[in-house]
Amino acid sequence: MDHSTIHDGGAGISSTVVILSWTYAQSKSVFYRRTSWWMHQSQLLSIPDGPRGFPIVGSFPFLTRFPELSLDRWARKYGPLYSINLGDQLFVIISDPGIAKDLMVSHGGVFSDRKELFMKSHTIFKGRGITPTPYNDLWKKHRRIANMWLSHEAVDSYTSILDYEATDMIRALYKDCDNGRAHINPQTYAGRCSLNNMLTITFGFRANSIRDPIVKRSLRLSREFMNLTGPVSNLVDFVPILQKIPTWTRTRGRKLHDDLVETYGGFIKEIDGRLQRGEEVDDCLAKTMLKLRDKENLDHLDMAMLASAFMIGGVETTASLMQWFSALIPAYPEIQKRAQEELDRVVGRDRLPTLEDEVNLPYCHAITKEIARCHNPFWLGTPHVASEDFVYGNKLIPKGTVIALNTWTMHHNPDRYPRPMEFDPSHYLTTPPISSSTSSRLSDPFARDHWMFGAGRRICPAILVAEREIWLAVSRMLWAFEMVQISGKPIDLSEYDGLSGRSPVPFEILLSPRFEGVGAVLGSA
Ligand code: HEM
Repeated sequence: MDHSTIHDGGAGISSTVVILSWTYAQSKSVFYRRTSWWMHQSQLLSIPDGPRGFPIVGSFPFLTRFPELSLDRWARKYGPLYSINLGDQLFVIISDPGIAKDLMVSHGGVFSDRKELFMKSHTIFKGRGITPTPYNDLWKKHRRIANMWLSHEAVDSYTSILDYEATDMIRALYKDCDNGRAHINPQTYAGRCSLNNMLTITFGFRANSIRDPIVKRSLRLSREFMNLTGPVSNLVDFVPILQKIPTWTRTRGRKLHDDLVETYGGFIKEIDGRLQRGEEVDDCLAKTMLKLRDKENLDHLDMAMLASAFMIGGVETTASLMQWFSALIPAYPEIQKRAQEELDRVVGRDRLPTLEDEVNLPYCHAITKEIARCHNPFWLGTPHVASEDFVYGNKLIPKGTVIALNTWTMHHNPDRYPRPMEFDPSHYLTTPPISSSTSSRLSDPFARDHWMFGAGRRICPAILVAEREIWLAVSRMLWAFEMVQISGKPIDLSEYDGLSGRSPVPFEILLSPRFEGVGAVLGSA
């Protein structure tokens, strides 16, 4: 037994833990490697459960700011497959692509369930919304319906929307940048771009300006979700007594559920009304669900939560990567220069880069992959659960075990990425440009681009739309602007804003059009 004090990575918070290795699983007569964390109940209950301003609300104290660094440290010490007890919940942590494939892909029938967490599943999504739904017929039905809007064919049918929103973002930046004089915070622009994509796909309308009240409201709902659900889960998920008493966290979770139903369920009701009055309604997820309502036995809550899953899963995520891009590129002028030389050579200056250009722009493509490697918004993914006992090698993974991908360690493996701690797009120049969904199906898991979208049967169903959004935004920003840091206003590349769904803390940069013709091309695009 090894008693040690583990410091939370960089947050200055420490928790005493007891580490047990190779505990004997008596009932099953097999050994499995096990690391237990013991928290004194008094320590757990002393966590402030108050309104905004308490940064640790929403997660365990030792899993606060940088839990991925703790998991990485333990992976180095205990190997690529170890386990942790949080309260009485066993977590198995996977830090190796081969094991991830063996368990989550090859044995997807066993490792595709979800834990029904009090906050995410019961309180906010009420068991619907795909992401928190257990691996059952309801999940299959909802995922099938979501796929009608996320399949390759579906995404092809609305790629013109993604194209339009990316150009619109560049136009807005061009107008506001004052030729390199205005201090620009790219976050609102990226947020509106991602939001408009999801609003159009889900409800068939968009926000014309960042001042439209829906922008503020939707971004607030997404952020509240991220903060309430934390990097893995919420304190209230593991301390049952907190589920019974009216804590501030529980109240916030219930309010968020009501707000989601009111906002996104409200849009569905409006669309329903228009359809019933025989009005023209643009194709969108809401319309599809309303048309299938009777056949698929969908109630209002099903539809409201499915729409919420798109709005929550699809806005902060892509926006966060666009923000990291805008924060990183000014800090790496040589990377910017190389990408712009490639754009000038392949695309020229008379038109914007398109989706079709991606395959001919390996360096720009590599930038998008490297951002995902270095700034995965969810380092711990969305954990899966074992739906039955499973023996892997000589280790037992009991039914009900939560399986988490330690993507930080996988994304920083020096054998796969020779300069793991550097932002270096060359990590992706050894192979031709390849999409993440194709990459996730490669037979060699060590060749996979990254693990940002998860793995197995629950892998993000929106990879295609997310990658297209990011590509269009990133390639067009690089094409249009010289992006530079503001002297005296350094960009913080190590801190995060929010508790999960990692995005950079607010920052400002200068944007200057790269050449005279930028405005004319944007005007005619
Ligand atoms: C960069 C952008 C995105 C990232 C990093 C991301 C990441 C993830 C991850 C890690 C999962 C869990 C996978 C697993 O369990 O193994 C997931 C699931 C999911 N994502 Fe995404 N996602 C992104 C964009 C989107 C978008 C744009 C949408 C909506 C259109 C979306 C909708 C969903 C849904 C509905 C699930 C639940 C799948 C299930 O449980 O079966 N995501 N995503």
